[in-house]
Amino acid sequence: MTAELPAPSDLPTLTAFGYGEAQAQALAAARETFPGVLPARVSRVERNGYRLRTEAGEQEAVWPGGRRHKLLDVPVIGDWVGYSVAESPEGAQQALRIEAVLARQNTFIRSVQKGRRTQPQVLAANVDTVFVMTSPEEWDTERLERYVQAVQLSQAQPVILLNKLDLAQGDLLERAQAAGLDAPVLPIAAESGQGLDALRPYLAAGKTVALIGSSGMGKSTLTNRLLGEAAAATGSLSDFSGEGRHTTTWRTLYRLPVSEVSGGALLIDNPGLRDIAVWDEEGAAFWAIEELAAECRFSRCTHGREPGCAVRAAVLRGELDEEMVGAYREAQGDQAGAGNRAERPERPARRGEKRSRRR
Ligand SMILES: Nc1nc2c(ncn2[C@@H]2O[C@H](COP(=O)(O)OP(=O)(O)OP(=O)(O)O)[C@@H](O)[C@H]2O)c(=O)[nH]1
Ligand SMILES: [Zn+2]
Repeated sequence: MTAELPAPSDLPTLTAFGYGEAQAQALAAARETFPGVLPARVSRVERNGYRLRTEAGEQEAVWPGGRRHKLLDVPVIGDWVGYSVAESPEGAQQALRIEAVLARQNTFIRSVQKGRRTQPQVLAANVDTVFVMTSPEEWDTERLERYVQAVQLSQAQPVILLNKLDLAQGDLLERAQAAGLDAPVLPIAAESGQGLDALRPYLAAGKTVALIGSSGMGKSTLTNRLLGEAAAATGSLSDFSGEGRHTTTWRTLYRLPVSEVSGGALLIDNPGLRDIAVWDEEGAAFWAIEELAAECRFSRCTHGREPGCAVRAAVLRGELDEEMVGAYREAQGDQAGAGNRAERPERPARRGEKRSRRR
């Protein structure tokens, strides 16, 4: 590959991982700051690094971070990034270096409690559909409503999978369909494979899905089935980002090879994403702030008293909650300085420090 801006049609591998016009545009924008960076998708997040799906295959990469000024632009699973190839100190080996996170289509953010403070943490990005898994024993309309709302807030499409169809009793299926949830309800049995055809529209080539739901709903069973069936159909496990069999250790983006059910979709597996209870308004507001921050006059705007601050302007227009901005600035101040990983040890709280707003 050259440093010319590649067209999606010249990137068949990446296209299979969801690369399209939007990503090409985002890459062009990133190149204004980081000339010549190449596109890749984060397919694995590990403790000390990343794996990227590049046009040339899966490769390890590092993210130097540090000069970042945005709170949420740590690369996460599902992200598209612009990378460069750097010589390692020994000169021989080449290491990929993530230079920029390309503009995201959407983001899943949760608030994490750090000591007495709340901080947003991005869990995944660029997810088209979120399958919310439940089962007959666990059916809870109100809870599912909250899930649906949270997924919609993150600008992905929610689809409810009513798993363990074989255990459904009485008129549960009818009641579930009639519950008035703002999402399709698909009855399936992950164990036997019954009903999985209905997943097909969401599992088209290049589409990204994520599975959430509380423990025991059958997320692993479904994941294994999608991976396993695909493996049986193609006779090959080589296309997986992982070891073939599904084990939840890292945040991983699997490519589901073509099967009866999947047209070659991408499946994000992230243990942290499974517990939806943590997504909230605050996360969404933080995201909105970062989007707006791109329009601030100064790239390192702290959204305090700087002239030309798009975030303050939005507050004045009544479009953003002032308290949210306060909480954001507080969290940002917290992360400024050295280091870049989420695992960074927490700085002890200063005396008189205000707590983040919590509902
Ligand atoms: N009867 C029935 N049981 C199922 C079905 N699918 C999964 N199970 C069972 O449900 C249990 C939980 O399934 P898992 O796939 O481990 O659930 P999970 O959502 O991944 O759970 P965590 O890993 O704890 O988050 C297992 O004993 C499965 O065998 C189904 O279609 N019917
Ligand atoms: Zn600003």
